[in-house]
Amino acid sequence: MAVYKALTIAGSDSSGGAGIQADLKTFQERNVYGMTALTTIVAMDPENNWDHLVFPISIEVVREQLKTIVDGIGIHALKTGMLGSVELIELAAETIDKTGVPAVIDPVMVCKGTDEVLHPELADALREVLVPKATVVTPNLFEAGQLSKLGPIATVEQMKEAAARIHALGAQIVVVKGGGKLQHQAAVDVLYDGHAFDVLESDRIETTYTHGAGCTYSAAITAELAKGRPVREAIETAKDFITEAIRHSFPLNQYVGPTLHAAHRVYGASR
Ligand SMILES: Nc1ncnc2c1ncn2[C@@H]1O[C@H](COP(=O)(O)OP(=O)(O)O)[C@@H](O)[C@H]1O
Ligand SMILES: Cc1ncc(COP(=O)(O)O)c(C=O)c1O
Repeated sequence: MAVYKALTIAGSDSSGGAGIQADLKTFQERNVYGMTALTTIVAMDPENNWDHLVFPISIEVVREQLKTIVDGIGIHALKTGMLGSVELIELAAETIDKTGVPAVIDPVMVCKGTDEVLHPELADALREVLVPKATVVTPNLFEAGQLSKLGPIATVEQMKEAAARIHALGAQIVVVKGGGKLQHQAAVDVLYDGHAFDVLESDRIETTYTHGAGCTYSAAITAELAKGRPVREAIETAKDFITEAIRHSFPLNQYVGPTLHAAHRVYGASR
């Protein structure tokens, strides 16, 4: 049996629902062998309203992890999540050039439930250095507003405008995620490939338990690309996967509710 291998360059979410934990669980569910280059460790303070504490990992340590995986093993696709420094954004871009594999960029700028925005220079580096290398880039509404410099986005028309601007940066396919934030009866993502806009709709689930949804979605796209599936098919499969994962999401405690990565396997899925 062929073994398809995917790499995630991302942060650790100690609560297990987002970051590399979400990526690895998703790779496993999609039948892809997952490997990790850890960039940051995020802890949460239960005595202080689940405040996020972010501990960066030194660039040398990230370099060594990448050497192990890229030079020592080899990969079929990669994704990036929380990077946390301009140096790390540059290193991720170099890794895409070096490997030549399909790359999914999840331009993480905030954690859900916090207003912790990365420094402006990180948004600039994502826009100028990493997004141009993306096979697929998956900004949420906030990130799309930052990357496109459009500011706050509230309508499907604005999502399209942002997608076009982000495509012009060099990304092959842009998926702007409307998710739960867009005022709409469905969960809408706008896809743009430089030729036509596609509006991907799924059931909108009334829940606040969507921690890690973006990581899970981009990891599912990455897994399908690692198997050699066409990009559009990979995105459609991932959209079904995340919709089921959110349909069966659950609370871990009073602060956080992750998606259920196993949902499609346990409860059945359309693809
Ligand atoms: N309440 C919801 N119901 C159904 N789908 C959702 C919901 N919230 C988000 N999604 C979908 O989950 C995926 C991840 O989106 P989102 O949660 O906005 O990402 P992020 O975690 O980066 O903020 C997208 O396909 C989005 O449309
Ligand atoms: C390490 C890490 N990466 C990414 C995220 C973003 O998560 P989401 O997919 O909910 O946007 C978080 C949020 O807590 C995180 O801790």
